[in-house]
Amino acid sequence: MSIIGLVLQLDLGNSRLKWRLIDCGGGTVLGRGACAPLDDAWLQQPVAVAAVQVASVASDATDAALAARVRDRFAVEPWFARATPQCGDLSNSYAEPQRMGVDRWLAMVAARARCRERLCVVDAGSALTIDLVAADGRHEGGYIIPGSALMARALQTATDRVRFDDGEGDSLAPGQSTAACVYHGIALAQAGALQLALMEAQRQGAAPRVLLTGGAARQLRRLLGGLVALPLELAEDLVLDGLALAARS
Ligand SMILES: Nc1ncnc2c1ncn2[C@@H]1O[C@H](COP(=O)(O)OP(=O)(O)O)[C@@H](O)[C@H]1O
Ligand SMILES: CC(C)(COP(=O)(O)O)[C@@H](O)C(=O)NCCC(=O)O
Ligand SMILES: [K+]
Repeated sequence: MSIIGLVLQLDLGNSRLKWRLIDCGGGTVLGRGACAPLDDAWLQQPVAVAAVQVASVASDATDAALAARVRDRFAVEPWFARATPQCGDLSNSYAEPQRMGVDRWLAMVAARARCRERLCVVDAGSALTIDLVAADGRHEGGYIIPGSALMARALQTATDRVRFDDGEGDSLAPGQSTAACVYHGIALAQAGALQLALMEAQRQGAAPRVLLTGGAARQLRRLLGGLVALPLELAEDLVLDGLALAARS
């Protein structure tokens, strides 16, 4: 017997597609997974899906292909969330709000729903994004920084002699080999960027509550352990939580 009324949520980033199956109320998570952006794993749902909600930062062509697969498999029209000028009392600072990555916007929507203090929303994925939301819901602004894998790729492709195998970037100590110099340097850049963003935020106003999401969130939190006075809270489902909220509003 198939269960009716389930919602399949997709978060299509530049590195991975994360999916989650929830009930219509949004309170219960019935399944989840992650795969490469163009993989089909998310299509193999053992139950009937009544609606598909998508947060995608991919190209229009990729979105169109994904929509076609949704129609084929589930016989429903997917709903693509977009960054908007306003969601509840959260207001977008962009002159052209639709240009903001919807993942950033939805993470802020979910963070705002959790807490009404000043917020710093960090998404450590392909890119490291850092966004500040004032206590009144105004997006103060943000930062887009290449993530660890992108930084490593930039060094590989733009230099002749910085050559290294895949390595761990879990240390801020100075490196003593090319690989260690690169990975520790990247760790320093990622952790340092967040640390400085938090210092700048505190120069401008009250200490924000910091929420971390994205595939590299745990690693970033570990790197910064003890180096920032503010608690760094993991909030792994922020984008998908925001997607459910935006779909309802
Ligand atoms: N176990 C892990 N430890 C550290 N970093 C990870 C881990 N798994 C994934 N990542 C990092 O997270 C990134 C993917 O995170 P994700 O939030 O899915 O990105 P995107 O939304 O851009 O697709 C990868 O590029 C990698 O840098
Ligand atoms: C900054 C991003 C690439 C982050 O994407 P991700 O790391 O989640 O794959 C994405 O939010 C995006 O494509 N933004 C559009 C530009 C903007 O937000 O202003
Ligand atoms: K990101």
